[in-house]
Amino acid sequence: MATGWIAEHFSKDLLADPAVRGAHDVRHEIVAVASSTSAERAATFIKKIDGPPSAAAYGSYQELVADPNVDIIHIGTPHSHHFQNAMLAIEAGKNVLCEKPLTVTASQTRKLVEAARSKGVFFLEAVWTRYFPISIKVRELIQSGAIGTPYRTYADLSLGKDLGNGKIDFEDSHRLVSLDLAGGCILDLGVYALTWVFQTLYHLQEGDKKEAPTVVAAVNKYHTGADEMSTIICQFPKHKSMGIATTTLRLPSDIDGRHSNGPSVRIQGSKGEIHLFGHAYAPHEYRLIKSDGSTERVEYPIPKDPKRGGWGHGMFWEADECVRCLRDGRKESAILPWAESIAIMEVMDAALKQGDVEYPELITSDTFDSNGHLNTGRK
Ligand SMILES: NC(=O)C1=CN([C@@H]2O[C@H](COP(=O)(O)OP(=O)(O)OC[C@H]3O[C@@H](n4cnc5c(N)ncnc54)[C@H](OP(=O)(O)O)[C@@H]3O)[C@@H](O)[C@H]2O)C=CC1
Ligand SMILES: O=C1OC[C@@H](O)[C@H](O)[C@H]1O
Repeated sequence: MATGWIAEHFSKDLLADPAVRGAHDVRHEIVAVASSTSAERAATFIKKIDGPPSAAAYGSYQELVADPNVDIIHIGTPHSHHFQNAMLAIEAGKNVLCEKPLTVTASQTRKLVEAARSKGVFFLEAVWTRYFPISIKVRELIQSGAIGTPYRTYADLSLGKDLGNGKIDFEDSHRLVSLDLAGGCILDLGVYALTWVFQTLYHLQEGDKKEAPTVVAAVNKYHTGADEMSTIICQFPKHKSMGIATTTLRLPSDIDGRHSNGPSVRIQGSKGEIHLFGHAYAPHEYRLIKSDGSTERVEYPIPKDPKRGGWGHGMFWEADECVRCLRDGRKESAILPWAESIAIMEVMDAALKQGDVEYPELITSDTFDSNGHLNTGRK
């Protein structure tokens, strides 16, 4: 669903040969593409990604959700649209992989989870980092006690440029800064920094009842009203731990474009630390530094498919997780359970509230409107 940047990158990953990444139990097929703009745009998209000519090209999201050949829908619209578009698909009985951030508000996420549960469909947030082999390895390292008890995680994801005149390098109408499209760094980028805080300090907590954090946030707003620089402290008092998630659209995480300035994620435990290098959304190397002085450095390049022009972006791992869940009849992924997506949205809700960021009612409403223009498009 949708034909923008993420739809293109995700779809090309779907078409990469799973064997190249050592996945021999999955197969992906693009059977339909929908554009809210026009069927021509969907058809052009299929050609652009070198997709199968047999794929249906729809000029509306409604046609896509009604297609009986479709098993699961990837939603690649702006965040402003996620709640309405995901509900459209779930109400039609479709399984859904929805781009990050799952919604604009926690209440919308809760509604989608309730709907997925009552319709008996699979539902997952496409925060691709979670499903990377390097993320799995880091979680395993922590679980195996490699750094002792994890007490503090710093994570940053920042992208952007200061233009020197008070402005940053995005047009005011760009989805990253437009309030109408749920712009701002917390929802778009902060979700990745929080992903690291959550997968290290929350996800691995023992027991079913996990301790949700209390939240203290500092937020600088851009002249559009969206947040341009935010720091979110997540406090887990029972676990004596804290996560510090930082994000901005005014500076990049890697000032020289090569991450020479250090790790984007630092996980500190009682017996060691893990540092991750590369953007927090797709780190490519970890370094394990133990209190006994030993160190380990491991690289995780993203596999590229030579038969698809050397393509490979790292989004195929989340797609593989979807297929395995569907095959095994699981409605939610153990890698990112519904309750955790809700807990992360609650942190972002709290931070946005503390920062006084207010989005329009149309995109914060948790009332489903199948005929509203978020579903019918901008023709
Ligand atoms: N996982 C990741 O790494 C990334 C995730 N994302 C997420 O994906 C989502 C989309 O981002 P991105 O692909 O960069 O955005 P784009 O603007 O490139 O694409 C969004 C698409 O959504 C559809 N759309 C429907 N209504 C609107 C509207 N009012 N304004 C703009 N587009 C509309 C359009 O497709 P059509 O006309 O065909 O319906 C459009 O091409 C965001 O939620 C973002 O957070 C983005 C980048 C990377
Ligand atoms: O998810 C994302 O990751 C990559 C960024 O370029 C993009 O803005 C963001 O949406």
